[in-house]
Amino acid sequence: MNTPATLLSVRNLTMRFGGLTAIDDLSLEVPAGRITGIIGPNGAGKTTLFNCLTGFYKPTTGTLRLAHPTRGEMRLEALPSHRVARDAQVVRTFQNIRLFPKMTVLENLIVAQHNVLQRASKFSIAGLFKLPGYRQAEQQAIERAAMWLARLKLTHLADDAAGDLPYGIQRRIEIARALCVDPVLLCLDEPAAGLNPRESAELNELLLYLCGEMGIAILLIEHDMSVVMNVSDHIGVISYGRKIAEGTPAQVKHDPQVIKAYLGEDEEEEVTGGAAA
Ligand SMILES: Nc1ncnc2c1ncn2[C@@H]1O[C@H](COP(=O)(O)OP(=O)(O)OP(=O)(O)O)[C@@H](O)[C@H]1O
Repeated sequence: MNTPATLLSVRNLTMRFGGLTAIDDLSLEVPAGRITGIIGPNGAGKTTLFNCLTGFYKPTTGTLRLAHPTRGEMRLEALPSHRVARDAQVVRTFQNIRLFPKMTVLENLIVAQHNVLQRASKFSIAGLFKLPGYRQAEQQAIERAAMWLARLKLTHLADDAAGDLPYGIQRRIEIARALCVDPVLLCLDEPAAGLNPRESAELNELLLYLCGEMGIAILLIEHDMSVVMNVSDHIGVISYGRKIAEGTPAQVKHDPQVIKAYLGEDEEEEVTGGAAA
């Protein structure tokens, strides 16, 4: 297999909250067209990394260089969050589901494309009057939503209120919604949280499809080892904000530093199958 090009390069990232250092001089490469897992014990700094990447937090120091396939190099640490999603096409999901529960599944996916629709309205009243340019953008938004619903096998639920659907389906809708923004990098924060084993297996299939068939690079924070160990090409392990190991799933799960971080000094078991979550 050829070595893939680097899509995202995290260099010497530090994020401090007052006296607490949540990320401590972290460097990490995320390749294009691959799944990169990020694991680490609770409070290790994983979500803070996503918050820095997606413009929710401004890092204390460090750089986040994205090699955007058409726009060239973009410095994510310098962009506000709406531009990270809109221009850099780095899109995330959240640990806690953030769908609009009363809206239908289809509406949730259309709302996600508000940036495109706003631009088509030229930030004027054109949207209200549904002028031709706006109507066309609206139609394209519906078509894009319908395409992802079909690909994620959700079409039959398009008109259901999102909040009425089972948890596992809602997690899938969140991913569909993020895909509507045509992500160059899809950041998933614990997408398997709350899923049963069958749903976790379906999630694995979906992630492998998105990466393998659609070529989307995925950055995956996950405690469910049955997911992260099975789908990741490469895994970075964080503890107390520092990278303590990286490598293939097989390499990290036998790494003594990783075992120590998860299980404490005295244990010698490897990190597998959910035992470490
Ligand atoms: N806005 C904030 N203000 C102060 N401290 C914060 C803030 N956000 C995160 N932290 C702290 O930073 C550290 C890292 O938190 P973070 O949520 O990134 O960990 P995590 O690895 O995602 O944990 P988990 O696996 O439990 O979700 C924690 O000590 C947390 O309390």
